[in-house]
Amino acid sequence: MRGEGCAKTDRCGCALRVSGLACRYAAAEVFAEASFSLDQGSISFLVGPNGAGKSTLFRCLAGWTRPYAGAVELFGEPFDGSSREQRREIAYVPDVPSFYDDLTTQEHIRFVQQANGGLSADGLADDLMDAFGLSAHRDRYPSAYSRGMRQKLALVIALAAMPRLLLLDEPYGPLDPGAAEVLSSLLDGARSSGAAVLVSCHHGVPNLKPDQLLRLADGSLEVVESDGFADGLSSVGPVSAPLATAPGAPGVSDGVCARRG
Ligand SMILES: Nc1ncnc2c1ncn2[C@@H]1O[C@H](COP(=O)(O)OP(=O)(O)OP(=O)(O)O)[C@@H](O)[C@H]1O
Repeated sequence: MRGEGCAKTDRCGCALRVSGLACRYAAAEVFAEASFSLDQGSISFLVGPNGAGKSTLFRCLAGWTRPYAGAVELFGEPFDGSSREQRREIAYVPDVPSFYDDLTTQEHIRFVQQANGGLSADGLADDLMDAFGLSAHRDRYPSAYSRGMRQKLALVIALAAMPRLLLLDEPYGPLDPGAAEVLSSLLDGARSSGAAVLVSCHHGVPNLKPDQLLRLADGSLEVVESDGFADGLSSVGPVSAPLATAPGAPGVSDGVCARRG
């Protein structure tokens, strides 16, 4: 999609604009009146205690969960998750990515690339596999991977799609320190290439300074600009330990890469 909406937004530089978003499960409200925007070529961190609604917010932004109030604009056009063209702009990695039982890693990569119409730079997935040390495991099934390896594979698939909007729910949680450094470097590169990146995190993130901090707590979302905090998470105060939850996590083509139509 490189239509009128993109052109409009290319001028204002905004990838995602969220206005008055509210979400609830049955009668239980998770958050309300959430408003913020993600600029192209920027990284935003989303923080908040367990149960604050970070994963719920991600699902709303990815179009998986319908908010009961508010609006989401993607590159200047209303977005509710129903447009295949719009979903091609987004890659979403949920906090617990899931995979098909009967596809190897290499088959997953090929399948998602084909489902996305082959939209991926030649060799990029291979480079990403190398960067995360997964190349020797490409013929194995992700179900036989460790949690960290599954996370790496989900990131490879998402990044290989070169999305303009990258939504990563707790990507650092299961990664070892070396892989965390690799991820920070890749996200920095995505920012330099003009992508908008939203990352939730409970702990310090190595070598990556966000442009914006979003703090979700007690049902409301607060936006802290980059000069409101010193260096990454160092000044946002204590945050609680990660809790991996993804009720009904969908398959990889839904869960890792929102480009499936
Ligand atoms: N499928 C669901 N049905 C009902 N309530 C849900 C469901 N998923 C999440 N919730 C509730 O919504 C609230 C927000 O949950 P969510 O998973 O979005 O929080 P989170 O900030 O991502 O938490 P964590 O840091 O522990 O991952 C919690 O009170 C949770 O119990």
